[in-house]
Amino acid sequence: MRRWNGWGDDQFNLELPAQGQAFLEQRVGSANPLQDATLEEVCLKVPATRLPADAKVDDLIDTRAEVRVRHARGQSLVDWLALRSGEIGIFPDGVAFPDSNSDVRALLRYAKEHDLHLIPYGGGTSVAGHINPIDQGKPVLTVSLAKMNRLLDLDRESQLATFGAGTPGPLVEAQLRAHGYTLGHFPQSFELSTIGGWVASRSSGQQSLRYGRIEQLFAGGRVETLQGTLDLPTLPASSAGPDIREMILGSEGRLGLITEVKARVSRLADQEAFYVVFFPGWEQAKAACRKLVQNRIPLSMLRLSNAIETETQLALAGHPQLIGMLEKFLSFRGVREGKCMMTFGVTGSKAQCRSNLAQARKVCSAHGGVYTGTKLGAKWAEKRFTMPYFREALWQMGYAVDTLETATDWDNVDNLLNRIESNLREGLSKDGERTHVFTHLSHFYGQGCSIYTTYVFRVADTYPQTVARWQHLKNTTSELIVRNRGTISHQHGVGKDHAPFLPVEKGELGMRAIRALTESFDPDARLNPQTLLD
Ligand SMILES: Cc1cc2nc3c(=O)[nH]c(=O)nc-3n(C[C@H](O)[C@H](O)[C@H](O)COP(=O)(O)OP(=O)(O)OC[C@H]3O[C@@H](n4cnc5c(N)ncnc54)[C@H](O)[C@@H]3O)c2cc1C
Repeated sequence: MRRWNGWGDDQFNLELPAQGQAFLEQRVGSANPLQDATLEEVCLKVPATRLPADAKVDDLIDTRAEVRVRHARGQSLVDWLALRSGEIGIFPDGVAFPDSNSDVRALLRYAKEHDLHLIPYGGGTSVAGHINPIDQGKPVLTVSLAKMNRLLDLDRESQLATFGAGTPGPLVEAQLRAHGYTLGHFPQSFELSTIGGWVASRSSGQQSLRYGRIEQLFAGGRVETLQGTLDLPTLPASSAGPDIREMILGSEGRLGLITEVKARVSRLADQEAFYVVFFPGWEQAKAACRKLVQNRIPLSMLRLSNAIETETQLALAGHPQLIGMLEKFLSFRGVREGKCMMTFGVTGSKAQCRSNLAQARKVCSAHGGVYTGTKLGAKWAEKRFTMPYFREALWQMGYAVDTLETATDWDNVDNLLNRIESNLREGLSKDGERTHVFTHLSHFYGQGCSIYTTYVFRVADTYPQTVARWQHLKNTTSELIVRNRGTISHQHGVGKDHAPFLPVEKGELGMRAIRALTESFDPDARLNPQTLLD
């Protein structure tokens, strides 16, 4: 069953290897875990529902305490702390589970007639406070699209697949693969996030280099709004004025409920493999990445860990003997302290893969990269969706972990990355605390790339003190990002947590235009208020 207060399946756990634990202790000190509230304790705090009875929708709505707890928070660190402490504060008054477009329309009518707030809910994997209810004195109905999880149509000729918007990653791929197709959208949250959520929050998958971000995959679909149904036709391209799809992408539940997503799919490739190359230092590694992308070498995935992330990953990998042998081999080839690990993927026909791999190896080798083959790449592929389970293991040991991400142009990557890391590293020093900080670049464009930073710190003696530590690190770094030519989010979206930082990026006129758009679909700010815009 899904964990109510953490990530993923409660039957699956990842152990932190002993040397990983020693590594963290050395970096931030040994820690004492905080005590978790139980589900029973939290359920007792859920107030009576304020939702009015209405025979037209009653069958769709579940008001039981446990269901409301399970839909009250997303997956950000501050959500995690709320769930673990049991101090959740606001709960939805009920959760609706529509099964059809007409159910969704009935729920929208219900919200309008009874003056409710309504929160569209996909997989609840938001890490920016998107789906958290707020208290504005009105009942809140969360609408989960979980039952709308089927492949509704597959047009093989145009390579377009229509899905119910609540279809989670594994069901998207399983239903397509049965016909020989793939969407190729693999965010790390793949296990739980949904195709509608990807569109609504402008998601980016690990293989965006081959398949594109969700913006490129979203061809059209259906959105139920308070003003009526919006049908987005599928067109290969169009110059017919502004694109309505672009308004829905990143709309974060403010304009309506996406009920159907028509997505551009690809035939399954004959071959796919992932490879790892180590570089002697950051400059060579970064230059190699830039060259690979700007020369349009057709890789399907590319990720570059900085020196601290490389060291951390090798320490957390377990298998000390194998890693020792690898270190010896690399040292012999002149790749020692300060080394950076690049992982890349090639996907396609046999001939394409052979040629793409050869081209990539040539670029890497010209920048001093030492190629290590597929072994570590296969390990990356095996763990690509299970890494979030480490959070649970770290939590049990008294460590909190969070991530921050942005994107910027190539000329600004080092400046921004260094500022982010220093701010996080020094952010808790006034409390005498250290933060372990490391970064990778993972989504690459000719113009620039994303920067994805992970930070680990010890929990404080109490929950409120731990929240204060997080708040300080999050707010100061978010401010620094937008003041230094970074976007407030490359892939996690805005939600409520990033909303205060959006105006710097969009400007006053831009914000006014976004507000006017939300008001034209939802003049009473009924849908997911304070998400995207506060
Ligand atoms: C461990 C972890 C790893 C992650 N890795 C990635 C990653 O690699 N790439 C990435 O892009 N993101 C990642 N995320 C963030 C998150 O998974 C994405 O933002 C994802 O797109 C959210 O999808 P969801 O279905 O869970 O949406 P939810 O969290 O349920 O909702 C997100 C927003 O979309 C709206 N929404 C959801 N469904 C609909 C709908 N049908 N109609 C209208 N509005 C809707 C909600 O109202 C909300 O505002 C990660 C999160 C976690 C916890």
